[in-house]
Amino acid sequence: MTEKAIVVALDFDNKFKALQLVDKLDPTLCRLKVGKEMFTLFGPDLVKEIHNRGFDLFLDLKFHDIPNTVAKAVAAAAELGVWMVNVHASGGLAMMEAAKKALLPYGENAPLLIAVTVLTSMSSEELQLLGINATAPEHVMRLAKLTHQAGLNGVVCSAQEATMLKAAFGEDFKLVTPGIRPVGADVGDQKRIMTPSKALAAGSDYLVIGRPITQAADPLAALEAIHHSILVGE
Ligand SMILES: O=C(O)c1cc(=O)[nH]c(=O)n1[C@@H]1O[C@H](COP(=O)(O)O)[C@@H](O)[C@H]1O
Repeated sequence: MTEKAIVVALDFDNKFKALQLVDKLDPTLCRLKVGKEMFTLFGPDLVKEIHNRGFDLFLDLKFHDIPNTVAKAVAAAAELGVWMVNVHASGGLAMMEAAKKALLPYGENAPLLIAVTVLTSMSSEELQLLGINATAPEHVMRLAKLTHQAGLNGVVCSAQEATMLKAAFGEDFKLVTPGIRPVGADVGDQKRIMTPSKALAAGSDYLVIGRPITQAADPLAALEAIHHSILVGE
């Protein structure tokens, strides 16, 4: 269902404002994401408050550490009952395998385990500055292969790489794509962007959308406008 493909990124420094927005949203029409800012400020209590309102939650803490530490962090996320959790694929194969193994005891209740490839705020030029002599799509492919090999559920990537990754890894390998910008929206710090409807057409499974909704004068109207843009294929 297209509506459930939208994951609203709750990047707020104010819990009251965040929950005010959440209370206007419908858990049958979108999912929510809590990231580093809100989790650092409000922790597992916020996760519980969102779960109590019936939403699936993506806990976006992008774990990147030694395998033992990441395995324990991922298990802690599973204890919170979140729908999705992520690690950085650049943490390596052993780290991702340890994370996957840590979720085995949770069986069907385990969160989806997703690896970030190349952040959507990074361009090929910035990769060069890190000493990575590959374009962003090439490096995304390299990290996605490693993620697939480790048996994770999918990757975070830009929608610009979605078609390539679906062709390589198949329908079941989930593609979570931030860097989504409706026509005319402020791009901000994102570099590898796409509109919501084009991202879905390219093969994205989940669209992570933050500021175009949360910073809008009327966030609910902004979300509805995005649903409409998807319906009309804008
Ligand atoms: O893992 C993520 O969610 C993520 C990965 C990535 O490559 N790029 C990216 O923007 N994100 C997150 O997706 C959200 C995008 O927010 P907006 O740029 O405001 O739409 C932010 O919460 C980011 O932390």
